[in-house]
Amino acid sequence: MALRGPLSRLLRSQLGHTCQQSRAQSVAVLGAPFSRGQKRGGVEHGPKVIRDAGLIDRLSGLDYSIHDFGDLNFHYIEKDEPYMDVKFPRTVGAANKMVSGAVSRAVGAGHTLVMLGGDHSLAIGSVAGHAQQCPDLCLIWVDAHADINTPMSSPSGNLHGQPVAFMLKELQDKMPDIPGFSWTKPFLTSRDLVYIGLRDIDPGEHHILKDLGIQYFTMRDVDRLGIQRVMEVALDHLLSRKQRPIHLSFDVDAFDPSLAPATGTPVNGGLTYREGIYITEEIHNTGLLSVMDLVEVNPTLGANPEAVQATALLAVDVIASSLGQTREGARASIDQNPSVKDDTEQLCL
Ligand SMILES: NC(=[NH2+])NCCC[C@H](N)C(=O)O
Ligand SMILES: [Mn+2]
Ligand SMILES: [Mn+2]
Repeated sequence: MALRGPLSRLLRSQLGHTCQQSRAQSVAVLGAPFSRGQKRGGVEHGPKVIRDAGLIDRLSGLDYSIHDFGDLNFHYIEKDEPYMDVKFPRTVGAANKMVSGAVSRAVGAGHTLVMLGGDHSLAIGSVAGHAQQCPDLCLIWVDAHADINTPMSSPSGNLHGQPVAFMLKELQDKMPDIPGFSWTKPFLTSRDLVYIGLRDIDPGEHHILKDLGIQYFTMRDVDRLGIQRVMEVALDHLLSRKQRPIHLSFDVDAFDPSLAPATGTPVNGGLTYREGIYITEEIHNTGLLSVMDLVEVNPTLGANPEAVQATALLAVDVIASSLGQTREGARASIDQNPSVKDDTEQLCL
């Protein structure tokens, strides 16, 4: 079992690895208002509703200096014909290139980064940019979906169902040269990835998961093992050989639709509030969270304003918990040396 918790954080903070060194004190927030990875409009308003639900205030209540980098400004390419069945390839490719650069610079500057989506295709850029700075990162994908379709296996042609396929070295020969993506090459192996919350896996995805021996926990596994055991096995799988930076890619549709109704591809039987928060608490407790994505909040899909507000507040809770908000009230801060600045800065990435 890997050494985790305050002691390991204390040890690591003395080791001074560049990728982890100054992370604890400084959190950057980056909005990515983008929706072309799928066909439903509205998910580009995710960053605004998550901010409006009080994100920055909540994070300022933790002991970090918060740097709000504002929202990226994406360009929608006019003539962007499908490639095979892949929709908006050049637009999604260009957006992700921009995300990748911004994430890489923020991590390089020493921030822990929170990327607000937008649809889940944005993880291509977010994880790629993170990997540029931290090539040994591992990825925890919390989602109802595996998002590992290739253009050939995708039932929809939507790139938000395919981001993981762009990252895995083992899938390189299954990925055609999609226009818009020449800037990125696969950088992860199947051992660097764990899924939690799956319950809607396409046949081609199931084949890939089994074929590559990827560690995944479906909702049935969560029922069977309990979330505490799931997290123990998941973190052990990723961290027992060595401690390394964590990328958490959290799709709000991992939660049950009764809790997160304002999202594009809801699937019944999702995580409870407590399971979701337990996942993020355990990730925080590793002291290794380096970048997180919170994606697929779509305010135009809530049945009423309350449904949208509930989804956005849940997103804020997940982010705050990933960054150390506890259910005990006080925050354990054994390894932190907070230079508490309550400033919210607009920095240009
Ligand atoms: N990020 C998401 N919500 N992805 C949903 C993907 C749904 C389906 N598996 C597809 O590939 O089209
Ligand atoms: Mn999903
Ligand atoms: Mn997803």
